[in-house]
Amino acid sequence: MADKQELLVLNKVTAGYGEAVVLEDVSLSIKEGDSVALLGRNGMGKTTLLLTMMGLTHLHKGSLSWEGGDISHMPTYKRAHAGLGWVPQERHMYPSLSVEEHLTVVARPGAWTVDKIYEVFPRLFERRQNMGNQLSGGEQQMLAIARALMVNPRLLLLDEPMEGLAPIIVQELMGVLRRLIDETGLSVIIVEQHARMTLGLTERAVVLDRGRVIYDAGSQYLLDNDEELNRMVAVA
Ligand SMILES: Nc1ncnc2c1ncn2[C@@H]1O[C@H](COP(=O)(O)OP(=O)(O)OP(=O)(O)O)[C@@H](O)[C@H]1O
Repeated sequence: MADKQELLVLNKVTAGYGEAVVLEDVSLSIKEGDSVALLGRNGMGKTTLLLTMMGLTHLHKGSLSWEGGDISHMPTYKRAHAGLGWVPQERHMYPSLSVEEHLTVVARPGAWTVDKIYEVFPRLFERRQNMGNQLSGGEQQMLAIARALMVNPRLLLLDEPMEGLAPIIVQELMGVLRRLIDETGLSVIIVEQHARMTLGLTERAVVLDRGRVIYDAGSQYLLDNDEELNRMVAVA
């Protein structure tokens, strides 16, 4: 099999907010088809790392490249156009747009169409005429992910998609994420507090500790080594 194409590379990235440094010397390479759980205790820099990938922090040192081209100083909207999809923690739904309109206004050509979204997210099909403010938290989260997919990203960044959702909805969302990863081969980085669950979805895990990468290897190893996982992530 041909080598997978390198999508996003971070080379010795030090970044933060203004003068404050949060991430230190972070190097990472994400390839086509990679599924990555980005873990770490609270405040260790996971969200900051996603924001840095999107160009929303202050890059102090190091560089980022996308499909081989330097994007260190590329504005966020251009990164999005280039294929970086981002689903932030806040879901940002529009009360005056229906579910279907949320999907169609952002659509760009590619494999993801409204019909394909409805096939993967049957609940959104049922709710397609509902307005953005007439959705449960779980439905909003599904719509946030679906909307990001409609842009046809090459790499999707998800920031705590399960946060605040009821257990039964978490299960449903897990099923959707599993399909996206296993069946569509979507490249994805998932930040999550639910470490074990996320490790069960992904092939690879990256653990941050005080802004540095302390683990970058298989997810299964951490699932098999409880003590190590607890030490690094402090799983409740
Ligand atoms: N806008 C900001 N300005 C200054 N410091 C910030 C800002 N946002 C976050 N920080 C700091 O950066 C550090 C890392 O925060 P970040 O949100 O990236 O961590 P996290 O691992 O995603 O945590 P959590 O799991 O709690 O979301 C924290 O010390 C936080 O206080």
